[in-house]
This record gives sequence, structure tokens and C-alpha cells, in this order.
Amino acid sequence: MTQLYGLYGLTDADLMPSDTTMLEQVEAALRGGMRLLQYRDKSTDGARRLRQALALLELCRSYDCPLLINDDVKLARASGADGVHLGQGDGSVAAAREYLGRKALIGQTCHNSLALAQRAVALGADHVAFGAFFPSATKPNARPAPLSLLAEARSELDVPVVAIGGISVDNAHQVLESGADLVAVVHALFTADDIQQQAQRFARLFHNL
Ligand SMILES: Cc1ncc(COP(=O)(O)OP(=O)(O)O)c(N)n1
Ligand SMILES: Cc1nc(C(=O)O)sc1CCOP(=O)(O)O
Ligand SMILES: [Mg+2]
Repeated sequence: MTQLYGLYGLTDADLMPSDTTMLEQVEAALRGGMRLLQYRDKSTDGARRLRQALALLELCRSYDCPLLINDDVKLARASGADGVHLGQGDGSVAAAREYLGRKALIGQTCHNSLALAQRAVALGADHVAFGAFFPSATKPNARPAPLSLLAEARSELDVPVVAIGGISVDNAHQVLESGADLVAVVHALFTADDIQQQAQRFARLFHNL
């Protein structure tokens, strides 16, 4: 079973406008030690989304890094990705578990609510995400979540806990010391001048725990 731990990168179509830039940036993060990737793309071009998911999957496989698809269980199954990430409005976790099978990785956004996380796990999620812990350039209107929630989640839940929202190399220690198992990052990772080195900086924070 995959151990979920470490740096969790999310792709961003604005920062990665072509397949080539996306794959280059993701590969740099993988070389630096990224341990989980989410393909997050809000476009409606199904052919492009399938092509990109397949290309990411091939790349991720060569680094032994699982790939999750944001929002879209059908694309997760069609591409053969390792699983899916669902928001509260993205369909049922139980239906996703049924559709993708028992080995699939299924994460759900739980905002600032332990109750939502307990429900997600009861319905079949194998990891949960809380946020936003800091102001996010990618999602400026994300609902804030307190650091104290991470310790509570750690003691109440038996699944890996993801922290997201405005996480940087400088503030990540706060969510890690509070109990997060993974830090999910867009801006502070993929806008770095040297993405590989930036991923290494994030990865080192986990070694020092
Ligand atoms: C790891 C992780 N956590 C939270 C989210 C946000 O999901 P959601 O609320 O469905 O919003 P969108 O990302 O779909 O805009 C996430 N994608 N990944
Ligand atoms: C996709 C997403 N979801 C969030 C939530 O709080 O649920 S914050 C967020 C964006 C994360 O990007 P960055 O690292 O640039 O802040
Ligand atoms: Mg969503």
C-alpha cells in the first residue's frame, strides 16, 4: 500500500500553459523529491485532459509517484491514474470508491471541519485535506482553517492528513509540527526559479521532523 507522506504538488494550467512546460515543471519537482501529484485542470477539453493525464501518469510512474486526478472520477479511471481528489461538491466519495475500486487513492477536501473528515473516511476516503492554512495566491477566496485542526485530526483520524493553502518553504514547518503528513502546494513550488531545488527544500522539511 502506498504510504502518503511528503510534498504533494498540484498542477496549474496558468503556470504550465503547454504539455511541455507542464511535464518539465512536474519532472523537476519529481527530481527534487515530490511524493504525490494531483492533475488539477479546470478546462473542458476532454481530449486534452486525457492526453495530459496519460503523459503525467507515464512520468509519475518512472519516479514511483502516485497521480491523482482532481474532480473527475471518469478521467481517473480512463487514464489509469492512481486515484482522485474530490471537493465537497464534486460527487460522492462512496460512489468514487465503488467506481474506482478498493486500491484507488481517494482524498477529499474537508475545509476547516473535522466532522467532514470523519464523514469522508466513513464513506471510503483514504486521506483527507484541510485548508486554507495561509492566504493562497492560487485560490484567494479559500476558507481559512486553523492550525489547531491538524493536531485534532491527527489524534481523531487514522488516515494521512494533507494541509493546503498558501504553504511555502518558510511556513510549512507550522503545518508539519501541527500534524500534517503531506503539504499540498501550487504557487510556492511551481513559480520557483529552480523547481527541483524548491522541491528539495520542501522534502528536507520532512527529513528534519
Ligand atoms: C489536496 C487538495 N486539497 C484541497 C483541494 C480543493 O478541492 P476543491 O474544494 O474541490 O477545489 P478545486 O481544487 O476543485 O478547485 C484540492 N484540489 N486538493
Ligand atoms: C486548490 C486549493 N484548495 C484549497 C483549499 O483550501 O481547499 S487552497 C488551494 C490552492 C493551493 O495553492 P497554493 O499552494 O498556491 O496556495
Ligand atoms: Mg474540486
